[in-house]
Amino acid sequence: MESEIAGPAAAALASLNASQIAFIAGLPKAELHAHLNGSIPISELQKMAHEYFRTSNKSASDVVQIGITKLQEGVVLDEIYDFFDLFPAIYALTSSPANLRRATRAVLAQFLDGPTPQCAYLELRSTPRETPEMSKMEYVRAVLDEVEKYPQTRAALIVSLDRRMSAEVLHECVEIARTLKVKGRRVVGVDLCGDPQAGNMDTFSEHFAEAKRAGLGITLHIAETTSNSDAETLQLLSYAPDRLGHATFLNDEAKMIVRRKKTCVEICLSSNLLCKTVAKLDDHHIRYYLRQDHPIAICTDDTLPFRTSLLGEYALLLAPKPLGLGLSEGEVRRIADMGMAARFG
Ligand SMILES: CNc1ncnc2c1ncn2[C@@H]1O[C@H](COP(=O)(O)O)[C@@H](O)[C@H]1O
Repeated sequence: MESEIAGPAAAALASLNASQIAFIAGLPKAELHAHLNGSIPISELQKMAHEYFRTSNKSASDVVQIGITKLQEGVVLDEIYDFFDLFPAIYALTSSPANLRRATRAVLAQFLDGPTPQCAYLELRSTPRETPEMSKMEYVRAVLDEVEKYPQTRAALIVSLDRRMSAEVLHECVEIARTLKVKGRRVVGVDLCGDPQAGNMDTFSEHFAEAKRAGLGITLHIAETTSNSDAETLQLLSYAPDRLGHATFLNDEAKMIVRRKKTCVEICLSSNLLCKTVAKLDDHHIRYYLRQDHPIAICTDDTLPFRTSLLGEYALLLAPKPLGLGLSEGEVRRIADMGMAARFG
């Protein structure tokens, strides 16, 4: 998998010696923030695309072809909002139960298989999606069937809620997560994700309260861009999340709340650099949390467009500046331990 990584993570990894690479590879690591449809290996997507072209009309095939070519060549984003345009092509390929399962298997294998797996434990997340071939419940069941082929100590699922969802759909998705959990299926939490500019967060409170009552962990993408207002950030914090995604632009009041509650922050270094919400590693908010000895978890976000791996993200911690943060092996080990401690499962 390492051969497929590129950009900042690949440069950091290339700067490490064999013993440093063996050190990060051997650390027990948890991947807690990985979006299923953003983490499909490109080779798997290409195979699915070939089959898709045989059975689809020209205009549908064109959308997929353009998307796959962009992903193959390496996505260059002017700003984070361009990122969400990548998904229609991927979604066209993972809209059948068979392909969704196949994609899920490939993502799980990417993180968990092989002699030195990327991580000891994976909390994969995905948004229930209704397609002509499956309901949202069937979608989540299909993903869970694959997740549950791994031991409980290795893999679990977080159900993502998209900021664009209506109250009705939010209710439906939380209900799916709740009922499956009650039946003993391995759903451990809910997430809030999607285009950071979309949606009105006023309507979300009752759905997260419901998820909390069901014993599900709550993780929220929060303050991912400068256009997320302070009022919205404080509102999301009032839902008492257990973890936060990105938390790039927290004001002082929000930072105090997060520190007081010791809420773990899921840090996605390559994602923030490539989406240009952080200009360079040296400016990254991880530095603030490290100074405060605040719980963080190092995560990949979307390995496919960001062409990274968990090993690559850890290389960004250990590599000397400016390629990495220049942390010591002791500091990196402590960060890996914090990630493992923040698991929902
Ligand atoms: C760059 N950071 C990000 N910020 C916000 N949402 C993101 C994201 N990266 C991915 N997603 C969300 O995850 C979906 C794809 O996986 P699933 O279909 O759920 O498996 C995207 O459509 C988007 O809603």
